[in-house]
Amino acid sequence: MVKRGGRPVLEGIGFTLAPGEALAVTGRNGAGKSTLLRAVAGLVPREAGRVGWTDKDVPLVEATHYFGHLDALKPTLSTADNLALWSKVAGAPGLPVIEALEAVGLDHLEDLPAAYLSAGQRRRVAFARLLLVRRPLWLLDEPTAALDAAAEATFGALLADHIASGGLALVATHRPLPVAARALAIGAS
Ligand SMILES: Nc1ncnc2c1ncn2[C@@H]1O[C@H](COP(=O)(O)OP(=O)(O)OP(=O)(O)O)[C@@H](O)[C@H]1O
Repeated sequence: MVKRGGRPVLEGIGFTLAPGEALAVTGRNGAGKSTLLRAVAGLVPREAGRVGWTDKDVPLVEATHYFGHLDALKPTLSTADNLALWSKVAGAPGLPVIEALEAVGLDHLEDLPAAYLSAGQRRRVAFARLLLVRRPLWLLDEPTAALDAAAEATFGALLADHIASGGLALVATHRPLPVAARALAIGAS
């Protein structure tokens, strides 16, 4: 059980997620989708219940990549420098910065200060982060918000690759996912 502002938001929710699986978390505005992802990530405390993680080699916190609503970009740093900084802080090497930018179609903007990126471009940078730092469990909160059709297709390809390589994804979304996924509906409709 998880409370927000002293009020119970999540109660009686249970699910499992296996390697190579995606789970779409659906529900009305305010149902608690973001709260669920944040609770799994350890960003909000649980009053009761548990999050199990069976990989003995890598603890859950190090296995998790949380993709939230905020893009966490330093406005005066270039797109590439933002990613380089983040890569250094987060560890777990994945693709080099320029390759991650290429994968999301932003390599032509590597020198642009992040302050000038559009909303959709900022989301694409957030996708690039998923590739810079390889982690098996993706917690994605409304990943397709502000995306055009091309970016949505790029996201679909990234998610499909992640799942195909044994990754796991828990995705809060109001839209159908671009990969085969089980659904977890939360909150009263
Ligand atoms: N810090 C907070 N303090 C008090 N209430 C909060 C806080 N954060 C979230 N809530 C409340 O918790 C409930 C669940 O919010 P949450 O953001 O998890 O919903 P959601 O399903 O992701 O919604 P949406 O589809 O609108 O993004 C909402 O009623 C929200 O107002």
